Amino acid sequence: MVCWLPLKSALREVRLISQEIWSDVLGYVRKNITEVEYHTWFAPVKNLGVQDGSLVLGVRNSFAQEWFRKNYLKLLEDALRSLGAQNPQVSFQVLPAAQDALLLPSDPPPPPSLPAPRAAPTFTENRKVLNPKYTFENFVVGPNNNLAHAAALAVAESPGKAYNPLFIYGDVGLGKTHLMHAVGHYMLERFPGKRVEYVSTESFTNDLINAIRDDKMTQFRNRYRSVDLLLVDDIQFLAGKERTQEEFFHTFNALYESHKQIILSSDRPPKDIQTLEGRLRSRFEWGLITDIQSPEYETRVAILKMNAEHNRIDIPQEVLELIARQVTSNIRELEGALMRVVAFSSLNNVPFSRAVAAKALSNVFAPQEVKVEMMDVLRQVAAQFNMPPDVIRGSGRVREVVQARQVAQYLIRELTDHSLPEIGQFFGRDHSTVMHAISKVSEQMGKDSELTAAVELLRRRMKGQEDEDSDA
Ligand SMILES: Nc1ncnc2c1ncn2[C@@H]1O[C@H](COP(=O)(O)OP(=O)(O)OP(=O)(O)O)[C@@H](O)[C@H]1O
Repeated sequence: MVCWLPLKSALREVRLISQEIWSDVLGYVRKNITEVEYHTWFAPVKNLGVQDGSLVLGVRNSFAQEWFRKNYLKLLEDALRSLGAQNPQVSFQVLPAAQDALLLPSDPPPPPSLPAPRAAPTFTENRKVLNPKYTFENFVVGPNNNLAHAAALAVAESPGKAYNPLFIYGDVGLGKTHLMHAVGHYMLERFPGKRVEYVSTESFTNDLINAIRDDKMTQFRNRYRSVDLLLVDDIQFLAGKERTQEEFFHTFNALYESHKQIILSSDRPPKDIQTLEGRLRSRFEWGLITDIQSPEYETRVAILKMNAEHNRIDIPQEVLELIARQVTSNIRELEGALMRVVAFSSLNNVPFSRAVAAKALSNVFAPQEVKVEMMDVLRQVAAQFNMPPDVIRGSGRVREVVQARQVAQYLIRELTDHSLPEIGQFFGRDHSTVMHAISKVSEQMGKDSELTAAVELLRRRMKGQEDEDSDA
């Protein structure tokens, strides 16, 4: 049994004990949900420790945060109660992208409000701070980001020579960090001995404050000035921090003069960063300034497709297209929307369809009118009758197959605007066969209770109303 009360005391204790609690919590959770749910939702969660008596869990984005609050809060509280907590509290924090990268699952979480200990950078450590997912291979190039991508690739191929510094700016969640890490991976793959340092401006500032406080400025300077590639995220946060700007100026000069590559990211171009010293601004403009815009529809679909493939999720193209139409500006949210649809369909045990996706996203985005397509109906019928779509469309004469085919034709006629000849063509048959199928199913409805229930369930599903009987 894990003791809950002393958790609020010594921070180091908190860190160790809360890891133990977290393993027990996970064990409890795992017994109470399906494996798919567990892997979809709990595997990526980071235990951030205990703060003010509350277990703080880091989740990847606001979708996950909302999902946990709505669906798993009670389960988590029960888990803590089963471990002896009298008044269990759980809160969820969205991890910043960088922290997501830094806190790999095997890392113990840093205690709250204490800086994470840092050793001198080594090759393995370099690898650790770069998110393994953020590579060039995993970056979908589109008109919105092709210049930034080409510049990053050029820099990766000729560090310190092509463009120095490379300054990438753009709105949140559009791939700036991804591109920076990709350059780091590329360099380490080709030259494993090189030193790559990725840091957010906030961490740089904190390191500086700590170095000043602990009288360790020499170590601080050695650390930042001895790297081959310095990646600094969110450089706009230098604004108004004079001492940090001063130190960064000297770091920049030292690296630049020794032809070491610097890549900076920001939410705006250097000229729009207020209270940035002129000498820094002009340095930021020495190399290449490139932006990333919001992805257009085709790029969004391609990103979703790649994501689904990586996660081995077999999801129809039309569902990806629906998601890409809903989420238009932020790729992190686009990925979150996909996760949400996957979770929704697995939790409710329904196959992917546009209606299911629209339903899953309707709490977050304005509901969309979903036009049912023939393929949607075929897939749903196939799942319901437990046979592949191709078999239904094929020439088989087995009774079950014929019945599934007739139901599919009946529902397509009812739920879409397609004409009888169009439906016939879809099934490789003529319109009189479709007419026959429709009258056959109509005749059986009400008489054959199993068939009636199946058709009604399918009809509700296609209209995105499956929660009415499954409490989605
Ligand atoms: N072109 C792309 N291809 C594939 N994935 C992408 C692409 N652009 C962004 N992503 C993904 O979107 C998510 C957000 O990207 P990233 O963290 O790099 O954004 P950012 O611009 O640095 O955001 P912030 O300003 O919030 O730090 C990541 O999971 C990243 O892998």
